[in-house]
Amino acid sequence: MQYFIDTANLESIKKISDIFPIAGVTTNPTIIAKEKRDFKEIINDIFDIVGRDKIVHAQAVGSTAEIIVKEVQLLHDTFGENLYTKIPVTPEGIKAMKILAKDGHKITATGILSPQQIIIAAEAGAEYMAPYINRSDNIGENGIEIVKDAYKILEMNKKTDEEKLARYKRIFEPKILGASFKNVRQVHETILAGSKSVTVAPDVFEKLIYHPYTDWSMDTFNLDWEKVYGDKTLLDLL
Ligand SMILES: O=C(CO)[C@@H](O)[C@H](O)[C@H](O)[C@H](O)COP(=O)(O)O
Repeated sequence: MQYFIDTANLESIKKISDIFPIAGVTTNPTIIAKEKRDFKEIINDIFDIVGRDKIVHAQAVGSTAEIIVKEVQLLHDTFGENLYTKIPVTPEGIKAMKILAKDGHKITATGILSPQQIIIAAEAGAEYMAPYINRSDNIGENGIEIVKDAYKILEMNKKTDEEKLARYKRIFEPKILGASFKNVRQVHETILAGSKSVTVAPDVFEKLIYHPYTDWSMDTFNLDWEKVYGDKTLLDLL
């Protein structure tokens, strides 16, 4: 399972990555713009915090395939192998994905709100496809159903390693990266539907392990222990 942090805020990234086992960080133009700092510095700072072995996602902002392709090449040259470029599932975006996948670039398809967008992006060579679960739920659709339907189709169309190498110049499994969550239930159901990767904003991230009875249990253990052993820890007793 891969958990990404959906923010470019360095304090939040430090806090979450210090506690949780994370696979990396995802950003989008809105998330980056919130920081009001130099783009290159933001991405480098994020890598410095999480480590260059983790994955960082940054989104292409060009509106034509030609510009997107150049942006991706520059991002790759500037930040290296573990920078995945997010490309929207617009006609120009899909066109760019096809060109880039042939050169082995690492792509995450974004702006996804339907199963067909996932399938088309996977065929075009994206490794991760990021459906927006809460944005879908918000307009009365069903984000989880997008994930379920897409996985069914991806499963039926699995490619052999030879086919992948011929088409994308690299071997990878297409992965659904659940995104846009507003609560733990949405994250959990997305994972149950088959997603092996999710990206979660810091406020929801902290709630993934929160339970009032866990806190109550720890308080009770501590009180009972203190009555007999005071503030001693096992370091004092062993
Ligand atoms: O798509 C990715 C990661 O690939 C995310 O960064 C994605 O853009 C964000 O989760 C969403 O845009 C955030 O959505 P929302 O919380 O504003 O509804």
